[in-house]
Amino acid sequence: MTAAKQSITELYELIKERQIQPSPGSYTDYLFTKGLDKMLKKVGEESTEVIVAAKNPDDAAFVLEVADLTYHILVLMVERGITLDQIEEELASREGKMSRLKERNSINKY
Ligand SMILES: N=c1c2ncn([C@@H]3O[C@H](COP(=O)(O)OP(=O)(O)OP(=O)(O)O)[C@@H](O)[C@H]3O)c2ncn1[C@@H]1O[C@H](COP(=O)(O)O)[C@@H](O)[C@H]1O
Repeated sequence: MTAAKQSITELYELIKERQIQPSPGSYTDYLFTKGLDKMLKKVGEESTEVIVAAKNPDDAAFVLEVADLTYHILVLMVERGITLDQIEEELASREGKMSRLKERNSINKY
């Protein structure tokens, strides 16, 4: 049996929905109500938890913390009005740049 998956795009869209249409009892709704400072605090806490979990051989605990951080980053992105497309475009713009930089560095080394 294959494990159920939720794509990052699906989660982002659901978070956007929560921002437009608050849902009682929703943690996402709670974060939007609390606002930017609360979200930043959560991103800080979750980042620390990722760092701690990365030092531990328990893969499941590490995956859990990365998922928590991913969720909180997505909430922050929605709050700031940043789309997944913008991140993908930024990453794509690095592809050529990074390989040119690596090429230049390896030429300079010799
Ligand atoms: N992926 C997540 C997700 N990851 C983490 N969390 C919540 O993040 C919180 C982090 O836990 P902590 O112990 O650090 O925080 P806490 O003590 O509960 O809360 P604070 O007082 O610190 O704010 C937990 O309450 C988790 O439930 C999430 N809450 C919701 N989602 C997804 O978001 C979508 C919308 O969910 P609702 O907001 O519940 O509608 C759904 O797909 C959910 O699965």
